[in-house]
Amino acid sequence: MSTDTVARTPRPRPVSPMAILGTIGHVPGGADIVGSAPQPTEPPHVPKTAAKPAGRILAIDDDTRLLENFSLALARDGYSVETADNLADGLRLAATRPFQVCLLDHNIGYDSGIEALPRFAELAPQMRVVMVTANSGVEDAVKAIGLGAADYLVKPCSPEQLRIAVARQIETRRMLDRLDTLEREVGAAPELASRNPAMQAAIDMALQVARTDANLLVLGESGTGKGVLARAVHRASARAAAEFVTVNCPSLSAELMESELFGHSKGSFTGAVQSTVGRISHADGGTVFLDEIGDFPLSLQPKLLRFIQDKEYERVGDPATRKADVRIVAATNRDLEAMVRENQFRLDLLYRLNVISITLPPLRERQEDLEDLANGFIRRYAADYGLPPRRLSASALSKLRTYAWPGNVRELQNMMERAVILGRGEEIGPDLLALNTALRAEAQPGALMSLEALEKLHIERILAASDSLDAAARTLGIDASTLYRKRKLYGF
Ligand SMILES: Nc1ncnc2c1ncn2[C@@H]1O[C@H](COP(=O)(O)OP(=O)(O)OP(=O)(O)O)[C@@H](O)[C@H]1O
Repeated sequence: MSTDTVARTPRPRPVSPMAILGTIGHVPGGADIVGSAPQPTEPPHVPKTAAKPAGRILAIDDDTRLLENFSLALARDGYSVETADNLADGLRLAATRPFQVCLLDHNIGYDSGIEALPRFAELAPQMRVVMVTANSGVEDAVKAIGLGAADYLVKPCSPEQLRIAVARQIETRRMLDRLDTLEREVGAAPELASRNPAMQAAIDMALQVARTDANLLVLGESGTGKGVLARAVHRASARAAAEFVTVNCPSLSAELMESELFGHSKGSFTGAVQSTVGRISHADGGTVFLDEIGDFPLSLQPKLLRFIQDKEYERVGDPATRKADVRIVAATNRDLEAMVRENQFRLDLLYRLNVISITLPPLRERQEDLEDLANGFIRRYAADYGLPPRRLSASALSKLRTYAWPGNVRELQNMMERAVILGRGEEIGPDLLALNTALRAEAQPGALMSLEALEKLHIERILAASDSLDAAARTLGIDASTLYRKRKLYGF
C-alpha cells in the first residue's frame, strides 16, 4: 500500500443527532425500520472522561443511514466508531488504524464483503469481523465463518443485539491479547540464535554454563543483549522455576543498594518503617543479575564477595546470618581490569565474578543478524500496536547496513518501533529510519532541532570520547546514575 493512502482516507463521519432507532436496519423494500414502539429520542451517552475508548470499531456499509445508527448505538457504550460507505475506504481504514472489531456488510454496493474477508485478515489480522447482512441464509454464514468472520449478524437487528455482538468480540479480542502477552512474558527472552559465528559461540557457551551453578560475567557494549543473555542462562538452568532478579547497580547509592540487595530490619535506618527481605532472598534458588557491575559501590564490594564465596549475608540492622542459594550473573561494558588498577574495583571480587566470562560482539560486527533482528522487532511491534504486518524494504536494509549502531540492538529496536508506528504502507522504507547520522548533519550551530535531540547527540558524542561512564558523567556534570538512565532512554 502506498504511503499516500492515509492522506486519502476519509475522515470519520460525524454522528448526526438523530434518534437511536428501536431497530437498526433496512427492510428489503428499502425503508428504515423503526421498532414497533419507537424509543424516546435521547442524545447518545459518551462518557466525558473516556480518554480511552471502550474499543475501536470500523463499520462498513453502503447504507449511510445504517452507519449513523450503528455509530449512535455504539457511541452510547463508549466505543469509538469510524465508518466507510465503500469497500476500498474500508480496506484503507483497516490497514492504517488499529480496530478491534469490524462490522462488515455482506454486499457493499457492487462489492462482496464476504469475498473481501481474506484481504481484511491479511491487512488487520487482529481485527474481529462481524458480517452484517439482510440475508439470513445458513450457507452464507458458513462461508463467512470459513473465510475468517468471527460472527454473523442479521439485519434488521436491535441496538441491543448489535451491542452484545460487539461486546462479545471486544471481550474475545481482550482475552486473545492477554494470552499473547502472557505467552510473550513466558517466552520473554527473545529467540537467541545468531548467523554470526562469534555471537553464536557466545550463546553456545552461555547455554553450556547454564547447566552448572557457575557465576558468569557478561561483557559487551551497551545494548548488545547482555541482559537478554543473562535471562536465557536462567531459563536454560535448573533454576528456571525460581526467580530471576535484576539489580541495576548505577541506579542505587551504596546505602540503598545494601538494603535493596540484602534486606533490612524495621528501624535500622531513618525511613525503614518496615522490614524487607532483600532481592537476594527473593532470588533464593534462582539468579541475581547485577547489571552494570562496574558501578557496584566499592564500600559494599566486600559484603558481595563474602556472599558469593560463602552464600551467607546479614540484613542491614539484623546480626542474624542468613543463607541463600543464588547464581550471580554480572554484566558490564566497562573495563573492570582497568578499574582494579585505579582502585575502583576489588581484584578478589573480579576473580570471583570472572570464573567464566563471555563477550558479546557489538551489532556493527554482526551485520549478518541485522535483517532477522529488524524484521523480528517489526513483527513484534506491529502485533503489539495492533497494526498490519510490515516488512523492511531492500533499500531500508541497505541503509541499516551502512550504519555503525552505537546503541547496538537497543537502538535498532527503538528505531524499528518508531518506524512501525509512523509507517503507513506495508513496507518500511529508508525515510522511516531515524539514523543518528541524519541528526549529526542537522546539528550545525544554530540548527533548528529540539532540546531533546541536541541532548541525545551531545551525550552520545561525550560517551564516544570518554574512557568510562564515570568520565563521561564527570564531563557532562551529571552523576553516573543519571547518565545511565539517559542512555537507556535514548537507546545507546
Ligand atoms: N538477540 C536479541 N533479540 C531480540 N532483542 C534483543 C536481542 N538482544 C538484545 N535485544 C533487545 O535489545 C535491548 C537491549 O538488550 P539488553 O538490555 O539485554 O542489552 P545490554 O547489553 O544488557 O544493555 P546495557 O548494557 O545498556 O544494560 C533489549 O530491549 C533487548 O530485548
